Amino acid sequence: MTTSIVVDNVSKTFRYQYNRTLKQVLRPDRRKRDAADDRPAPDATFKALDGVSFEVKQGESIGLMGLNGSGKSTLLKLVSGVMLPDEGKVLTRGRISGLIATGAGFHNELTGRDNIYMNAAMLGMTKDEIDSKFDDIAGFADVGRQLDMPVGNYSSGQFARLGFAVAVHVDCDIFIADEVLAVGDRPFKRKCLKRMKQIRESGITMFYVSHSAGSVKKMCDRAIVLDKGRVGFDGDVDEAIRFLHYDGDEEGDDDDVDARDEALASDI
Ligand SMILES: Nc1ncnc2c1ncn2[C@@H]1O[C@H](COP(=O)(O)OP(=O)(O)OP(=O)(O)O)[C@@H](O)[C@H]1O
Repeated sequence: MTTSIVVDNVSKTFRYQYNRTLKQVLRPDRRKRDAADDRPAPDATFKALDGVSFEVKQGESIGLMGLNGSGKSTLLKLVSGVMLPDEGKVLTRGRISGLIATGAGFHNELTGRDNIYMNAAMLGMTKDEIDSKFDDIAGFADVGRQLDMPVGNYSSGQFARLGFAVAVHVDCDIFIADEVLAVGDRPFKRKCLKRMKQIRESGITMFYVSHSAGSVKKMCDRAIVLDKGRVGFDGDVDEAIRFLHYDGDEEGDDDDVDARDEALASDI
C-alpha cells in the first residue's frame, strides 16, 4: 500500500510568551522577586512536539487524541505544511484539504460568498471547479442569508460551517480535521460526521483530531495518542481510549457526555 504521510523524528519548540506588568518594566529592583515567581524566564522555550515519528498508509483513518496542550494541533499544522518542524521531517503525498483552525484563511471584511471563492482557491480549486461546486458548498454550509454578509459578523458555528463546507468539497488525497465537532450544533455535527465517513470510504487518508471517543471509534481504524508532545500510544482505537482513560469510568459527569457522544456517532 502507498505511504501517505511520514513523520520522522519531528520536534517543534516554542517560546513561552507572557507580558511583563508595567511595574516589572519600570522597577528593575523587582527582578529578584520576579525570579522567585514560578513563571519561566521570558526567553525560555519548551518542546510542543518531541521526537514524534509514525507513518500513515494511503486510505488509513487516524484519530489523533491527547489531553489539552499535548501537541495535536501543532502536529496537524506540520502535516498540512502551514508550519515547519525545527527538527526531523514531514513528508506527505498528494493534495491536502481540511480544517485546521476554524475560519483560518477567512477575511472578516469579505462576505461568506467571497470567502468561499477565496478559501477554495487557496485549497487549490480552479474558478470553474468552484463555480460548479458553489451551490453544493453553500448548501452544505447552510448559513442562509448570512452568506452575503461579511464573515466578521458570523458566529463561531457559522464560521466553522463555511470552512468545513469548502474543505469537504476539495478533491484531495489527505483530509485533516481539527475539532470540527467542537462548535457546530448537533444537526451540523451529524452532517460533518456523515461526510467524513464518505471521505474515509472513498480511500482518502484521514487525520482526525478529537477528544470524542465515540466519533473516533466510529471514524478511525487507528489512533495516535500524544502525551506531552510525544507519541504515548499508536494502535488500536479501543486501546487508545483506555490509555487515555476516556472509557467513561473516571467521573460520573463524563458518563452523560459519553452517552451523547455515542448517540451522535451511532446516528451516522
Ligand atoms: N505559536 C505558539 N507559540 C507558543 N506556544 C504555542 C504555540 N502554538 C502552540 N503552543 C503551545 O504548544 C502546546 C501544544 O499546543 P497544541 O495547540 O498543539 O495542543 P493541542 O493538543 O491541540 O491542545 P487542545 O486539545 O487544547 O486543542 C501548548 O502548550 C500551547 O500553548
